Amino acid sequence: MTRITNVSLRRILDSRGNPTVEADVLTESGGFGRAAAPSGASTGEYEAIELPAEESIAKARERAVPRLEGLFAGDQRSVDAALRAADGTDDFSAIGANSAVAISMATAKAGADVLGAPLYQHLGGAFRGDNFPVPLGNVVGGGEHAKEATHIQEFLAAPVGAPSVSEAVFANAAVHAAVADVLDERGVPAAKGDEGAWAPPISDAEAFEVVAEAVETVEAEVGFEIRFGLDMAAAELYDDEGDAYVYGEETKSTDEQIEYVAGLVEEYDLAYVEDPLDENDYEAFAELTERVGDRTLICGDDLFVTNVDRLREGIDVGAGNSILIKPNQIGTLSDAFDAVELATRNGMESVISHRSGETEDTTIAHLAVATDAAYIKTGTVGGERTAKLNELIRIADDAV
Ligand SMILES: C=C(OP(=O)(O)O)C(=O)O
Ligand SMILES: [Mg+2]
Repeated sequence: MTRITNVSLRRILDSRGNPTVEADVLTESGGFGRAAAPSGASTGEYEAIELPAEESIAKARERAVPRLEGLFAGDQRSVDAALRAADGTDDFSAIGANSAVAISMATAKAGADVLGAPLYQHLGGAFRGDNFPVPLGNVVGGGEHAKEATHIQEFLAAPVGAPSVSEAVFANAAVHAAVADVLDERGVPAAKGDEGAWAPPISDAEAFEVVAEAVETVEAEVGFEIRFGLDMAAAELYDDEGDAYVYGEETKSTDEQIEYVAGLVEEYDLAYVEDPLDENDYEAFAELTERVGDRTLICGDDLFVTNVDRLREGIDVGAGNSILIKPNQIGTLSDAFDAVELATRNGMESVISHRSGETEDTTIAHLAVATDAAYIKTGTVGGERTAKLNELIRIADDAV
């Protein structure tokens, strides 16, 4: 039988050294799944609520666990519906989206284990596993992920011409190494930010030069096209009261921000721009999408927060042409799947994403393959990032 017999929750460390929630799900037939919640630093205003790990675990033990025992582990929708019912709020503020997502993902793994199938096949069906997402690799970063570094949160290598996912993953690692060389030549010291990207104390303008040079060098070495992209995390730059985007001493009005980003897309042939505008400004997103959406992806992260209602609003006005998918932003895998499906039906690309605080959990690698996502954003180096990248390589090699 595949019925859930036991759900246990514990506090473990995430990559920042903060406590997070890990869930184990056991079934009657011995099926087992384990998953852990990640955690954001540049979180969107409309995300599901993460509670302190201890509190989330206590509330979930009391309210959710008793409802889950006896459900079929393979029936993901029922389990996720039970989590929502146990919580009783729209944003998981009663049990915490951290416990909810850990249980949701652990259940999916237990369901796959019972079937004897890889997780991506349990989630996506028998015909998945041939297409792989392009990994977006964070190579230079700042913002909320590293103080005294760039204002733009992430500069992302995008090996769009890689013949295989393995070559793409190694290309991003090579760009990361090439960035270190370019910084070294310029005499710029650089520590690493939360996601393992270099966090140099340089201007955004210099970071563009550094990343462009590193990408060009690696492109010549590997012989396939590598472009790059950005996560501007502009909600973090936007000052509501001043109605302006703040870059240190400089500010930009919304019109100037649109002009600036459109110019960057043109100048650097950017493949991808995430959150170029504030999370409440659908209109500005729509204007930018209208201007450059035919040649780059304009992706909503804090704008959509993996939420179908917010995505629907965006679709109605033409805000963005892609969505970032972070299961913990919404709380369950079912909700994350619904967001991908709504995006796909409306001609938008999905980008499956890690958080800046991560664990060794590899669920998002399987989710990307299961949903046939165009891209995955999961860092470049560092154990909690390579866990996902190496899992993609294993999936491609039929070794999971
Ligand atoms: C991964 C990101 O950062 P965080 O997890 O801090 O929200 C992001 O903004 O896309
Ligand atoms: Mg983002």
